[in-house]
Amino acid sequence: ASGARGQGWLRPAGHDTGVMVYNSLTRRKDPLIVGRADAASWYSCGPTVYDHAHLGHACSYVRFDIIRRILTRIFGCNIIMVMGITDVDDKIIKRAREMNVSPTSLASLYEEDFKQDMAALKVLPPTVYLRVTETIPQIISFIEGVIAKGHAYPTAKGNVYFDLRSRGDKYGKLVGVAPGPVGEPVDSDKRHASDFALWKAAKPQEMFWASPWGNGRPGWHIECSTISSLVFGSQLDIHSGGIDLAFPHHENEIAQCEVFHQCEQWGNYFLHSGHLHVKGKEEKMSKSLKNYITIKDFLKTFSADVFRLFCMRSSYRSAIDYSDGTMLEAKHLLLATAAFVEDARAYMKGQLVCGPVREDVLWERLSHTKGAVKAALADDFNTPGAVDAVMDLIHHGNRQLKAVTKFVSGDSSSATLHSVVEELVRFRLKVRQFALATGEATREARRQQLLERQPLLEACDALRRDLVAHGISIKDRSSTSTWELLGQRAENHKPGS
Ligand SMILES: Nc1ncnc2c1ncn2[C@@H]1O[C@H](COP(=O)(O)OP(=O)(O)OP(=O)(O)O)[C@@H](O)[C@H]1O
Ligand SMILES: [Zn+2]
Repeated sequence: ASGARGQGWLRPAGHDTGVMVYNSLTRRKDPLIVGRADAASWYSCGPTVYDHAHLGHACSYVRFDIIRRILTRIFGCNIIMVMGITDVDDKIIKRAREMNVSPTSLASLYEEDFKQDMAALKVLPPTVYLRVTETIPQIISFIEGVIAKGHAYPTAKGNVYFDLRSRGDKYGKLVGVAPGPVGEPVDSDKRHASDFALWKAAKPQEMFWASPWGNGRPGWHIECSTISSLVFGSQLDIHSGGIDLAFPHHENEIAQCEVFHQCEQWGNYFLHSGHLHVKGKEEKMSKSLKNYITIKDFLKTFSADVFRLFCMRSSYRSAIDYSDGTMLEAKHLLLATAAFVEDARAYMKGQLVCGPVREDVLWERLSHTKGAVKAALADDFNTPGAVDAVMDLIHHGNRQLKAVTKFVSGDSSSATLHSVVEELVRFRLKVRQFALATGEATREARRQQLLERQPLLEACDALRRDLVAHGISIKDRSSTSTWELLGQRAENHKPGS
């Protein structure tokens, strides 16, 4: 079949974000233009909640969370994100039966579980979550609309199907091919083998809702079309999901929405994330293949930040391999970044002794890095490019800071010594505050207390004097104490000396 892929994509009117984005509708990078910068619309297909989420799901949602944050923070685009939750579906019904619980309680259990996992991975929640079971009346009227426009038909058995042939060569915007017949049971009541269900008549013992076509439940694709249209109407800036959703799911969503809204182009940009594979395997990580690692198990060993950096080190579109090795690499990069930040802080506070620092060179590098990061991200959210630019900056920073990298006294590791001094100053502060506390009611009682605690104050002063000999200067301020290294300070802060 011919298909409509990439034909006549309509460049949207609105705000140009300055980002070039790979659009599955055109199979090329298009300028990302959203309806309005203060409320760009983004629909994300949510999970089918019948089991714990695994790292494959994590990968897709984290990558899109990173893109959402980039658009918001770097390109000043405020995003309204809607996510549909599939809480009624064959898999849910099957699993609920196996576990001998109601499909509703199973779904709400795993929905909560999904939300907790996302929070643990620092994925921002969508602006709006909508469950299929909360939108049944709207789904029914959406289906009525599609029937009224002549693109769907109810059957005697109480099913409703989308009439694919009525769409002609407009079907296939994403994949470019109209689907061949899929292995259908012989008793199918479809007119054409590739027609897909909008409404499924209830089977015995299944949950159902009353509808003009009898008792039943919605098909899968219609839920996303309805939920998106419910919030955003007939226009959508961005639609996202894993690459496995492009066909048939997104293709069918497009067909439904464009006939319902009678429009040429409902969604302007379709973004698809690549799959997470288990290293060396062809298949994606998947529940049905039982080759998955749950998010909870993963987080027992590694942090959310490690996973997020792991995700950033590849383009969101590419397939990635999971392995402990690649996770450890991400972990080490994260540690190297933290160590640099720590050293840079110590340097600024005058607690790090190093050779002369060419601050002018670092400023120059910093501004270069900012430009490089933004340019990389504007190119289809090239996060590995942005990470490289930042690591490059850190490399140069380290070369300067690590020149001597020693605290004034001794050979101990600078970080440890720094922490020890910090602890000591903190302890001294507590003692001093106790000595100076004036909780007593009468003047005389306060005087008496100060007198009793006088030796503690003297000990604090003695410690301060003694530490000067070790090159550490403590300053007592009204409610706190600070410290710095003597001698090296002036030299440290002299730029370019
Ligand atoms: N291995 C994977 N890598 C990347 N994304 C994935 C992976 N598995 C699922 N996804 C994505 O996660 C999102 C939620 O998918 P959904 O709840 O439909 O999972 P699923 O297809 O039932 O999972 P499974 O394949 O494990 O049964 C979708 O966008 C899907 O594309
Ligand atoms: Zn969807």
